[in-house]
Amino acid sequence: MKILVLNAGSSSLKFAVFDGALKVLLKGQVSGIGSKPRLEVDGHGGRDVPHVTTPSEGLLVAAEWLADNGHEPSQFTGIGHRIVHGGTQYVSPVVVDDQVQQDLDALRQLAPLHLPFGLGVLREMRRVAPEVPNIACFDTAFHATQPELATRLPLPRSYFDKGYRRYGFHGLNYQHVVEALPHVSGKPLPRRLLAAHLGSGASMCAIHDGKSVATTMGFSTADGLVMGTRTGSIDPGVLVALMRDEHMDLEQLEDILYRRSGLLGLSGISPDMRVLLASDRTEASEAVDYYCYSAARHAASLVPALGGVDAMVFTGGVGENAGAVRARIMSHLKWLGIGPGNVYVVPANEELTIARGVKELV
Ligand SMILES: Nc1ncnc2c1ncn2[C@@H]1O[C@H](COP(=O)(O)OP(=O)(O)O)[C@@H](O)[C@H]1O
Ligand SMILES: CC(=O)OP(=O)(O)O
Ligand SMILES: [Mg+2]
Repeated sequence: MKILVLNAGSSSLKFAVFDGALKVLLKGQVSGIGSKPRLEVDGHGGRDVPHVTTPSEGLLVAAEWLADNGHEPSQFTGIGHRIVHGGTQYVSPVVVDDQVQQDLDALRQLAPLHLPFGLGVLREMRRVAPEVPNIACFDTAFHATQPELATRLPLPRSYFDKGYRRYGFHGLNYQHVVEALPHVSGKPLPRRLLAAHLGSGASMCAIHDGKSVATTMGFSTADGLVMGTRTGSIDPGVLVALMRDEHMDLEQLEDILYRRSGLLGLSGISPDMRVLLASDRTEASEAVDYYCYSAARHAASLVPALGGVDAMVFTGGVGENAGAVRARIMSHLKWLGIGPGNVYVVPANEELTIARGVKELV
């Protein structure tokens, strides 16, 4: 058995090959898409790929590398895909046929930075390897355990049935964190765990006995924490004012909320936490201050869902690598009384959760 996993993020296409025992045989990524695109494969170095401007183009580069290194698409037992949104219908991994692809295509607008690419990658792999099962694994699925109270939006009742509700994202990695943390800590999984996924996108999740009970991303991937280029939660009155007073149309609104705000907007310098931490400009440190302060406020918003917090775990590019950011967030949360021995780091690994989903279905 040989499984290919493709993870189309907002700024990267990550890929990995697993054997039947879920041992990783190779791992690589085309990252920095939109800024400085680079192909990197663990143990094989990297090279700039300046012509790549979308994750779909990243797939061509990745597929070429895989073919050159003896991994033709048709040889895989199954191909797993990260699909950010499964709507209300898809809450576990599914083998994709035309009907599934059509259902998922209808959700595109709910995750404009991700779904167009994730679904494009999926369609392309079904085209080049029609005989290989392609399996979609959903970021929303882990949050299907939330109590209904946590999924409501305070709109008129009829909107809930139309799908206007809180879903939650980054679930493929939260699932991995739940499985990996006991190995990292050497202790059983804490009953009341607050998990912070801080990457290009960012969210936090209240995890009770290994299950999601609340999370900061809701209906869309624009909710909750301040991110690289996304606002996170914002006063809805501001959106009304932007449309009325700044004459923004739908596209401009989507652009400012998803692509021009967050760390990039606050600093006017970069969405990349590495760049901001290394900069000596005031705008950079103000953006980092705001990021940490806002993350702590969102962490606190999840405490009622758990009735207290036993441990905290950080994951994602920022969460794993930026000790200064972790320390700043924790300093705003001292009053929670989480001892330093109960704050953990687990490297993100969406690919492993996806590979497990594929293995179960092929
Ligand atoms: N050493 C580091 N220090 C601070 N931030 C880092 C570091 N390494 C990566 N990052 C941040 O992680 C972000 C990417 O996170 P990642 O989880 O890989 O993103 P994605 O959501 O695309 O999967 C980058 O934008 C960068 O700001
Ligand atoms: C769901 C989401 O925001 O993903 P990412 O952090 O990869 O952009
Ligand atoms: Mg990610």
